Amino acid sequence: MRIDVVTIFPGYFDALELSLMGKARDRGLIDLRVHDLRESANDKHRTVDDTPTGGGAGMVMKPEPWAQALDGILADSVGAEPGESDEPLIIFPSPAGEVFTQAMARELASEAHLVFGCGRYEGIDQRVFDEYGERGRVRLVSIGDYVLNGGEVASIAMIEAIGRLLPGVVGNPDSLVEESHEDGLLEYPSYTKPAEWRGRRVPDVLLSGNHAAINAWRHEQSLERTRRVRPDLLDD
Ligand SMILES: N#Cc1c(-c2ccc3ccn(Cc4ccc(CN5CCOCC5)cc4)c3c2)n[nH]c1N
Repeated sequence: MRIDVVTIFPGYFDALELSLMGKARDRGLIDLRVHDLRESANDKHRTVDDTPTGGGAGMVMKPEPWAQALDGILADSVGAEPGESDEPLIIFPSPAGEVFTQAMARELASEAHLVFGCGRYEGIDQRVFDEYGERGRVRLVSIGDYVLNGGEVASIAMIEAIGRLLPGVVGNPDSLVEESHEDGLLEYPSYTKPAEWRGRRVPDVLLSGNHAAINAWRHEQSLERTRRVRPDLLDD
């Protein structure tokens, strides 16, 4: 999978050189390209923002630098014919976006090319979303009902959630199945050695070697934890 990121803070994405994401890049499973939006701003001061038309607090990101950056990426995308299924999907993190879920991560993991447009300030001029929404595929996505300062942290979260689902990225693909949200439930509690620690014993069933009983206990634990912490996940 090719992933392009456009941001005024490229340094945020150094985090994706670490751990599993870094190994996936080294092995060619993920081709991550980070673009500094300011390099697409042609004035002397590399201006990417301006005051909001109609008034209001803060600044809004200008459309021209975004168009130059996105046009460059789309032109460079293999087989990027507008509307074709392999045309890149452009994701703009946004407080006003559809909420990112594990189901969306699975859906996006099948894409050949994703582009993340990281806004800052009060956001990006609406005409960027309109322009690229008419020319191709655009989704505004939020990682949750809280306010961040920009799209970088959200993009890193989504890239990790999507990247770890790609074949070969996670060592044991079985571990992807028994995770929270993968089957609609929260994951069961996990234990390791020692069998007793500060007087706290691992549940006896986990030491029994009876795998049917262990699986049943784990499923019941998932249900109980989901009922207690996230009853909304059990709504039909
Ligand atoms: N994904 C995700 C996000 C983001 C996110 C994503 C992208 C950008 C780009 C700029 N920002 C800052 C910003 C914050 C708040 C607002 C709303 N305004 C409404 C009018 O009153 C002022 C405030 C706008 C822009 C971003 C935040 N926040 N939370 C998520 N889950």
